Amino acid sequence: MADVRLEGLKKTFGTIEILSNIDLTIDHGEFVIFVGPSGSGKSTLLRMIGGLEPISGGRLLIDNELVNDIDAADRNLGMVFQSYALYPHMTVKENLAFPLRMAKAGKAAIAAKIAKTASLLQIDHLLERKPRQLSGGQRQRVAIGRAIMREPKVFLFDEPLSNLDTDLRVQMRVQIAKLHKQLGNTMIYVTHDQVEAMTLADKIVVLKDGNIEQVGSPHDLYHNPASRFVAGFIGSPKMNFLGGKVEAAHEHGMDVRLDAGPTISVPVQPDQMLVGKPVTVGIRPDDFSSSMPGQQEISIELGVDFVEHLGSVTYIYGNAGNEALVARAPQSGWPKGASKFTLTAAPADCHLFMGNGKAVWRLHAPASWS
Ligand SMILES: Nc1ncnc2c1ncn2[C@@H]1O[C@H](COP(=O)(O)OP(=O)(O)OP(=O)(O)O)[C@@H](O)[C@H]1O
Repeated sequence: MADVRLEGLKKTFGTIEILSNIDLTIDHGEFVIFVGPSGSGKSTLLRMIGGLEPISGGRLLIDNELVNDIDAADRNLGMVFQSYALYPHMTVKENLAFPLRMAKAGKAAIAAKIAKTASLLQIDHLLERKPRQLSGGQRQRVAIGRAIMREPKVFLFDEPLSNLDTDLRVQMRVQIAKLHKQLGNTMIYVTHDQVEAMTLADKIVVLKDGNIEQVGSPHDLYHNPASRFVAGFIGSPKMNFLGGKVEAAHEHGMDVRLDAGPTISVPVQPDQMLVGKPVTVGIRPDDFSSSMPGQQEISIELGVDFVEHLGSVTYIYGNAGNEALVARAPQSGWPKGASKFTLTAAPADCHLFMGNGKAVWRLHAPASWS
């Protein structure tokens, strides 16, 4: 196991800065996931840690050792990529043995390790097959097995599941979670898939335009996004954003007049400087409820456009004033086929974002806090 420290890490390609001043500490045994839009620099950052991409500035430390100029092969990392990169002419067994044969390990030691790894990944029955005789999920398990064989300090995964179909992704996700639990290694993982990020990560790093936008647990990012960008990026369907203007700031929060209608009192850190300023109120689709409007609730009139049934949950899409909105339908008590519907939400579940997109800190744990 190892900790990994990034201090002011920088990457430039020619004159273009792709990553600027990345500071991040990854603790022993932590499962850290990089997410962000396409081009935000996730893979480049992972490749810099892996030694596949030169570092343009700053320091990279693994176990307190400066490794900026250490070769990839000498960093003791196990890497797994989207493409499995198995040797096609070798059997699974030979593929697994390869890194240890290169390291001149003894035959008995290699055989013992293959047996252990194959059983861990449930590929014992595939050892004599060639990669072309395996399914995508099986190939990816072999690729992970090959990384495990070297007993690396840190595992690096670059979108390892993105070539798999949905069922296999789910299976492999569970398998990777189990693997992390069993091995306890530090793991750094890049993905586009926020379900993977939310379910696997101890810590998620959200990247935007080569900068870290926020670092936190999945729970933190979901309930306390630091910016409108993070709020919109984490959670599906996306958080709703409603325009408004601050009317007053008082000890319990700030009163915001929504463009879509009501004035609501949002329990956030009051800031007199924001009075009169345009802001955005964020409400997650899942935070709308069916209960009758009461003193502690806000209500918004929704013109229903269409309804999406997903089996266990139904979402209603529509408009409030000029703004598009999506809400989770209550289990019961909503008139199916209605063209209008009153949505209610608890003020404590509302988020507030300033004009520059930064969140105004919330005063209390939200009602949905678990
Ligand atoms: N070798 C290169 N030369 C020049 N620019 C590059 C090079 N490699 C990557 N980039 C640029 O660096 C930026 C970050 O790329 P990177 O692949 O790290 O993003 P990403 O977040 O992993 O994207 P994706 O999710 O699409 O894989 C992009 O703008 C990309 O065009």
